[in-house]
Amino acid sequence: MNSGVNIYSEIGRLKKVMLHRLGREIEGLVPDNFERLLFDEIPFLEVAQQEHDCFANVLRKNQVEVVYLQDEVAKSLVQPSVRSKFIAEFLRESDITSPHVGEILYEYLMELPLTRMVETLISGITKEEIPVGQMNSLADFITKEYPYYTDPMPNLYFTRDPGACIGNGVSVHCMSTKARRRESLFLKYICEYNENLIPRETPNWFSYEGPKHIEGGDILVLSPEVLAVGYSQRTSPEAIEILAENLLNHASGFQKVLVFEIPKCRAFMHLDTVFTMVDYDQFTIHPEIEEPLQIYEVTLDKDHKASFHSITDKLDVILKHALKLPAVRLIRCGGTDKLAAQREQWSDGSNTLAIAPGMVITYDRNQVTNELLDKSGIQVLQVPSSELSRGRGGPRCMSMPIYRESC
Ligand SMILES: NC(=O)NCCC[C@H](N)C(=O)O
Repeated sequence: MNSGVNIYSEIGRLKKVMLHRLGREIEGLVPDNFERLLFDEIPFLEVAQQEHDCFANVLRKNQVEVVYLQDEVAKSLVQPSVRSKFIAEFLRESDITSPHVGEILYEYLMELPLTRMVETLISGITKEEIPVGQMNSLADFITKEYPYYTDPMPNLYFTRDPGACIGNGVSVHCMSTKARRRESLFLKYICEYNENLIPRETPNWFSYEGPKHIEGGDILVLSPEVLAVGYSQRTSPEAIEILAENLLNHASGFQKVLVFEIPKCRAFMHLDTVFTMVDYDQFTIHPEIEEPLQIYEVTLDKDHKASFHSITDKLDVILKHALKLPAVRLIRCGGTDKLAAQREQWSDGSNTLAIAPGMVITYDRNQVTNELLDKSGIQVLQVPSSELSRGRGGPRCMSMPIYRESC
C-alpha cells in the first residue's frame, strides 16, 4: 500500500496517479468558446473516453493504482458543512453576478446526490437545467442568451496542471486563466478534507489563493535535490520564487530550483510540452526551445531568501551537473526533421509520462519521436490519441502522480 505523497523524481516507478476521465464537459465546447476555454477543436467524446480508458489500463497493467479526481473530490465533500463552503466558493469563482441566481444554484447543488453534484459542476450548469424565473439584474438580462450559469470544465482531464506533488508535499496552484481556476479548487478541498489520499500532515508548497500564477505542467522533479520550473505563458517568476522559498526552506531535501525560461506562446504553454525526463540520463526536447534557452538557478541565501543567478552553459551541461551524471542525452522531438518536430510537438510528442526509469507512455500519433525514443533504448508504451490530443496535452499532462518509488 503506497499511502501519502512521495514524488522525488520524474521517473521512479509510478505507484499511484490521479486522472480524470473526460465526460459531458467536453460537449460544452463550441467554436464561440474555444479560445476562452483553451481548446482549438472538439474531441469526439465517446472515442476520447475509449482512448482515456486505454491510457488508464496501460497504467493499471503496469501496477499503477489509478484514482479518479471526481471520486476523490466527492470523498472530500461528504460533510454537509464542507459541501456548503465548497459550493459557495465554487459559485463565487464562477462569476455568478446575480445574488438571486446564486441562491437558486446553491440550493439546487446542495440537494443533488454528491457524485451527481460534482459531475454537474464539471459539466457546467445549463440554463435549461434550472429555470430561475425572473431576470432581476441587468447582468442576467444581458447574458440571457449564454447557455450556462457556470461554465463547463473541459480541461479537467489535464490533471497535471491544477497542482503538483513535490517530494512529500503538494503545491495547489493559482492557475493563470479563469477557464481553469476552479480546477484547483477541487484539489484544495481534496488536500484539506480527503485524508486518505492526502494525509493531514502533508506540507503545502503553494496555495490556491496565489496570488501569482503557476501551473503543474511547468514543474518537473528532476531529482530529490533539484526541481525544474518553467517560466512560461502560464507560470510567473513571482510564483516560482514563492514556491522555491517554501520548498527550499522546509526540510524537503530539495537544494535548488532550475528555472527554464521558454517562449510565451500557446504551442509551448508549459515546460512539459517541450521537455520531459524519460530515464536517469535521457530527456525529450523540442529543438525550437533549445537555443537560446535561458536557465536560472535559485538557491537560498544566508537569510533564507531566494537568491538567483543565470547559467550560461548549454542545457546538456547544466543537466549533467545538476544531476551529477557523466553525460546526458537529449532526444529531439521529431528528430532533425523541422516539420515533424513542429507537427509532433503540437500533438505532444515531447510530453511523455515516465512510469519507470526508461519506460514511458506516449501518444501513438507521434511516430517519428516514438521511434527515436525506441532507438535510444526507451520502452515506449503507445496509447491511441486521435481525440485526446485535440485538447493540446499529452500523457504527462493527463496525469497527476501521487506516489513514485525512489530510484
Ligand atoms: N501540462 C500541459 O501542457 N497541459 C495541457 C493543458 C491543455 C489545456 N487545453 C490548456 O490550455 O490549459
